[in-house]
Amino acid sequence: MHSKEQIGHDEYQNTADWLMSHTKHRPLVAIICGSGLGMLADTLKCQDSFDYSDIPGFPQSTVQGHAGRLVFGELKGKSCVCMQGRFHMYEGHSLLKTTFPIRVFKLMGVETLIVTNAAGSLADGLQPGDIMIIKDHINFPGLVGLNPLCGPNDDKFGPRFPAMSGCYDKGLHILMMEIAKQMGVAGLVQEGVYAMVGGPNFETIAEAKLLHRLGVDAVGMSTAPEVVVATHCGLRVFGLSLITNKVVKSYEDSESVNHEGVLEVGRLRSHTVQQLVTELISRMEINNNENTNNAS
Ligand SMILES: O=P(O)(O)O[C@H]1O[C@H](CO)[C@@H](O)[C@H]1O
Ligand SMILES: Nc1nc2[nH]cnc2c(=O)[nH]1
Repeated sequence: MHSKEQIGHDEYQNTADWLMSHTKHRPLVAIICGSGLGMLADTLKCQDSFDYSDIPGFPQSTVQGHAGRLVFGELKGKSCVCMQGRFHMYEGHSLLKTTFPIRVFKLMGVETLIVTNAAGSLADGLQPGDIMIIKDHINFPGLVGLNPLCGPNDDKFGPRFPAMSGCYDKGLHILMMEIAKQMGVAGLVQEGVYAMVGGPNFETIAEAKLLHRLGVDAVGMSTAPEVVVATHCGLRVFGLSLITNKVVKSYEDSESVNHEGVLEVGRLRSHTVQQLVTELISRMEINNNENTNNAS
């Protein structure tokens, strides 16, 4: 039986209060940077940044390519908060810990979550360097009960049985397609289904064949728990996978994937991902009422 850690509402609130008393930014948009995509945060203007180790209650990043820094700032005049480094189940964090920042963001007034990740492609049409708009996910750990929402429900965040059928916002999906066309990179951008597996090992060939037969387009070891928790507490979600490698699905194929290769493709494409995300934030409709959340 999976042991269940609980995190009280006060613990999320304490972290939100601490952050709001240490920055003047009041972000409406939060961005999670995937492996090798940390430089998304570098273009934020008027930055306030905090090492995770200095933020009360925050878990620590342990994975190469995840700096472990929370960066507040403005993108095209819109206040954002960016996680340079996410938490993964395979690091040994409970799922509730991996998703801790999402509820903190909610309490700070964030309305939209943008998740990015590095993922391996199973679809024949998705090549390394391509960018996949996540239209849906398969949460494999979730299907067997490894879900951050297991345990007593915190009704202040959301309902016991949240719907997940519309968890990726269609409007932002369409807007991103338009932006990709206008930026002349439509050929790089496709849509597909992301599957989360537990990791940390990459797939066996038999597992890759299984995922392919199930209709998975891209596979990774993150994102789904974040999206589940974000949807539970009413955040609008948009997700992008950067395809960093083809998942090996033939016994004849002598190639194999490694994390350095994943990070390298991240570095090569991070500028394009950053431009797409910046344009999305610039053009997305957000609540016109200024975020007046204050630490009190
Ligand atoms: O999902 P992100 O954090 O982008 O990272 C992906 O890349 C790592 C493997 O190279 C795994 O952590 C996988 O989940
Ligand atoms: N599980 C998994 N995660 C990844 N992250 C980046 N590439 C991959 C991959 O091929 N498989």
